[in-house]
Amino acid sequence: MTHRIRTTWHMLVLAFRADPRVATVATLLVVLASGVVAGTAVCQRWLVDAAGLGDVGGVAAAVIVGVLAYTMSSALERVQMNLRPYLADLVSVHVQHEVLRVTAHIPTIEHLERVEYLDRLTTLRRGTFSLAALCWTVVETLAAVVSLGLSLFLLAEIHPALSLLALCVTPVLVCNGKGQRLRRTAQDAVAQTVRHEEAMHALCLQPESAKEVLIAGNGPELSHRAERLWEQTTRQQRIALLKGMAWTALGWSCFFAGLAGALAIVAYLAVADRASTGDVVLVIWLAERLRQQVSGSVTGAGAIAQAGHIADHYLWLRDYADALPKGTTSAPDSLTTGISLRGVTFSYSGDETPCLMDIDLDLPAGSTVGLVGVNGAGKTTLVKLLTGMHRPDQGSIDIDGRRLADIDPAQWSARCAGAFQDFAKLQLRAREAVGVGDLRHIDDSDAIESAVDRAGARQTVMRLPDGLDTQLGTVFDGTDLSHGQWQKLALGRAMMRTSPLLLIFDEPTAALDPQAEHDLFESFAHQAQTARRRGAITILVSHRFSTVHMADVIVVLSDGRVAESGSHAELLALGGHYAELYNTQVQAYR
Ligand SMILES: Nc1ncnc2c1ncn2[C@@H]1O[C@H](COP(=O)(O)OP(=O)(O)OP(=O)(O)O)[C@@H](O)[C@H]1O
Repeated sequence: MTHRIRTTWHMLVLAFRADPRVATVATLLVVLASGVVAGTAVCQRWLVDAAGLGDVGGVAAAVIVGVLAYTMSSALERVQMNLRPYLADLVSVHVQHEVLRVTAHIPTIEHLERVEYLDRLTTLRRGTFSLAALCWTVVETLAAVVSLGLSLFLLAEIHPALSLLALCVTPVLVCNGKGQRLRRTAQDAVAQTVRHEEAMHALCLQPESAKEVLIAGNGPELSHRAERLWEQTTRQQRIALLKGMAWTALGWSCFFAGLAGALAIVAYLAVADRASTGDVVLVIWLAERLRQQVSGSVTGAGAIAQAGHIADHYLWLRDYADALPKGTTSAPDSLTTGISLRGVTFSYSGDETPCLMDIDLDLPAGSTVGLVGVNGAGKTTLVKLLTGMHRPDQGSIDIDGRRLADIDPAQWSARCAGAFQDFAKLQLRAREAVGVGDLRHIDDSDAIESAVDRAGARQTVMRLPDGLDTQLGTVFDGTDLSHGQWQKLALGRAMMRTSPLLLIFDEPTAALDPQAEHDLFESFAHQAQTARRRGAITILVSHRFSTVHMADVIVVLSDGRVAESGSHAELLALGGHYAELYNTQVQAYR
């Protein structure tokens, strides 16, 4: 409960931060509106009773005050209806920024590969608006409850038995709560199906996958599958909705029975001359208002519970980010001994078999390390562990004698740079697509130009209509590039950091032509020489032995274990796994 109060408070703070004036006005209006309903009801009784007594002054005063109260109530309702979505929109944008910021600051990527996290993120993304509206829902619900209390007080004044109507509100709340819970459970249950359905749609709509989809002619099948998933989602939600509606109807039936009883009581009192005509009018008018007030309170309570549910996911995300070890040791500025791994074992979440087992490795400072192995051997996973994106389940990784687990993750990732096989195609201006590799130098043209040169991307940039100022990608009406050209810019991004201690190239040349690959490796070799002085380690992951053979140390991974390691000559002489792979490739090129 306290965490929901914390979230409600946080949303209120966000609303006041987003637009303090409008937030203040909205709060005042809600408070005012809560008293206006009772005021209007009292005026009606006053009017009827004054008319009955022939009190002209009383009638005139009741009409004036009543009209004012009614006009005020309608006006407040209108203003609130406009202000609330406006504020909720503002807060919603703030919440989305927060979610992005928190997600972007998590230094590991484990959460992005976990179903539980992705499901929570889907539910959170779909429910941001109700979360943003939470504080107003709370304030308005409180106002509706106060208003309801005033109405019940007026009824009790006529006869104490009428206050029993308050009891009839309970079944509405209980049944509505039950209905809401059913809907929320269904919402969580479909989160994964929703993601699945979105992924199917994306396959048909995104240019990267559209080619394959088109040529295989599987678009209609994918769309059919997406439809089936959508039907599955809506069916589950529809069933929950219908069950929820049945519960709600049951609750309201109890309330209406109570309301009918109240009207019967006041009619009996009027006949027995124990209630005035004004009292009868007041009860009739309040009967309708009570329905609205109860409905307002119940809807509000439901919205609060719904937003509270979304808030649970939101707080989970924040707590998850906070709970990650921050690291108390600073990252070194240079390496003198290197990186060593001892007994490193790692499995992906949910996998029973470890993907890396008992890895003992020494990567000497200033060396170039080649990482080879068949598909699925664990090369990329090892890279993820070295860069701190994942943490080993067992064993340790030491960076120049400092435990990687103790090093501030942000500092270590600032000492790493890399280009990966699944590189991002950033549809920005070319200078930004390269410059974001080191945000400190994103406006530094010299740094960007130099990175472009070192990545062998000069020709690519020269062909762009506005050079580095060209907008890339078709999404924003820019220039599209070939896959290899995109990869060259991704390499440029990796080159933005000029003094990394760990430089990763995970199959960086897969999309490049032979000349580009040759030029690039000459450039890598030159940079590795320069980097050697500060002990930087360059890791080349590749299936092309023409690339790897120049590395100082070659590590061969097989089934998640280190099968062999040594120089090219040593491994060939060993006649083992590496020699076999190398000879097979050499023969294939003959
Ligand atoms: N995010 C993930 N979640 C679960 N399992 C994964 C994940 N990423 C990789 N794996 C599994 O871990 C094993 C090693 O994958 P990894 O990507 O490290 O291999 P690799 O040697 O880099 O392969 P390739 O040469 O094909 O790039 C594979 O069996 C793969 O299925």
